[in-house]
This record gives sequence, C-alpha cells and structure tokens, in this order.
Amino acid sequence: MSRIKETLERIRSQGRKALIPYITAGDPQPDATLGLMHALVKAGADVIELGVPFSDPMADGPVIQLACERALKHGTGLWDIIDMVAEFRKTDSATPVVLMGYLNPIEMRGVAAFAERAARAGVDGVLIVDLAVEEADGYVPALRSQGLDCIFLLAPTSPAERIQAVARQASGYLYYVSLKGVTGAASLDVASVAEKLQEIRRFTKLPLAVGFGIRDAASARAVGAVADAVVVGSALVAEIEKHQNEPSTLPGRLADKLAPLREALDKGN
Ligand SMILES: O=P(O)(O)OC[C@@H](O)[C@@H](O)c1c[nH]c2ccccc12
Repeated sequence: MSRIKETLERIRSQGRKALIPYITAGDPQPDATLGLMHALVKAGADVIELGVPFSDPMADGPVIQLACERALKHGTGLWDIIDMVAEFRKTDSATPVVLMGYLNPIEMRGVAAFAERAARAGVDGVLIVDLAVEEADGYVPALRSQGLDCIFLLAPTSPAERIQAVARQASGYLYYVSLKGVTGAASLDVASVAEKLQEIRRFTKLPLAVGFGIRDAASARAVGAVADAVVVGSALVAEIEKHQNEPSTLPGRLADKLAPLREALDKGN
C-alpha cells in the first residue's frame, strides 16, 4: 500500500483530519529545505507538499512566485530536490512527500527517468499543476509503474465529466482548489466548498484535500469540518519571505505557524 494511502486511511480511521503544508524546495536557499521539512513534521504535518520551483508558475500568486524566484536564484533543480527527499528519508520513513510542480521540468528530463529517480529517493506522489487529466495518459502509467501516486486538481468550475475523469486517473488523494484564482488568495467560502465536495464524493472514495486560502486556525478548522485534509501554502511561504535573512530561525517560525492549525483540526472534531 502506498505511504500516502496508508497515512490518510489511518488518519481517517482515527476520525482525524490531515494537515498538508506546502513549501517551495530551495526557498530561501537549498540547504534550508531539509530542516524545514523536519520542523513541519514535528509541528504536526501529515503529508508534505514540496514545490518544485518553476520560472512561470501560472497558478501561483505573488507569494509563491517570489519563493520560486528565490529558489531558482540558487539553482535549485529537480534532481537537487529529489536528493533532498532522499536525505529526508534517512531520518523520516513515515511522512509522505508529494512533489508539486509544473510539467516542463519533468518533461525536460523525461517522465520515466524522473519517476524512477523520484521513487528511489522516497517520493510518494506527484501533482503536476498544468497536466490536464485529458493528457494524463502519457504520464500516469510511467508514474504509477514506479509506485508514485498521481494527484490531480479539481476546481469549483470542474464539471461532472471532469470529476469522473480525474477520479479514474487519480490515486492518493484529490486536491480541491477552494476558489477560482491563484494560490494565496484571501477569500474562502466554506459552504460552497462543502457543496462541491459532496458532489465529488459521489464519484470517488479517495480522500479529499482542500487548499487555497487556508492560513490560520479558524480557516483550517472550518475547512477541516468538511474535507479530509487541509493544505496550507502561502501563509508558510510568506513567513519564509519575511525572515529569509535569518534562515536559522525559520524552522521554529514555520513550526509556530503550523502548530495552531494542527490544534484547530484536532479540536474541531
Ligand atoms: O497558498 P495557499 O492559498 O495556502 O494554497 C496552497 C497552495 O499554495 C499549494 O498547494 C500550491 C502551491 N502551488 C500550487 C499550484 C497549484 C495548486 C496548488 C498549489
């Protein structure tokens, strides 16, 4: 069984909600990432979404765009990030890691080579933001054959046919984007999220994670009440941005940012 499936099933059977923080690998510099990953786990992360920095991250708002720029300035490439995961696995064999990024860096290296190296390093899943489910046939088998879960995005505008197509291709979990727009947006309409999740659940038994606009205990609790997992990205990345010049303080600061969300999710049940 995949590490993602095993983790999310265990959390679900305990009546808990999963907490999935996102950071961009190599932000603010490559040697910071490993410490940040471990700090997030200590503060209650159940799965880590590790962003692969890209020069044109069209789904991302200004906060994560800048994170990509910081990481790319230091030359953080896809193989470096896979090496970071291998390093992380030396002391954490339990926490699933999902690589999250855009198609181009993967295509440049070839999806088969990428899948093989990622799996060997201990990556568990892949979310390719700009891979439409209609075009996934050329990618999903290569990823799945290495045991990597393929996570897809669904949005408020996704029609039933697309939900069904995604449900057929996806494994691990589904990622529901809570609103139209880019990462880091402020508004979050929990009632409409709940309604759409109900529709999605008609087509799949996969756990449903929700991201976009979750930034604090209150928003995590509200979304945790209707989803299986909550994703928090920009709020953490903004903290990295703010304190990028004191990198030694970042693990503690990110843990302090994440811990209240953990507490809110656990109390909310
Ligand atoms: O930043 P937010 O609003 O907390 O949302 C999570 C999001 O950042 C993370 O999952 C993510 C980073 N880049 C993405 C691109 C597309 C979809 C999702 C993402």
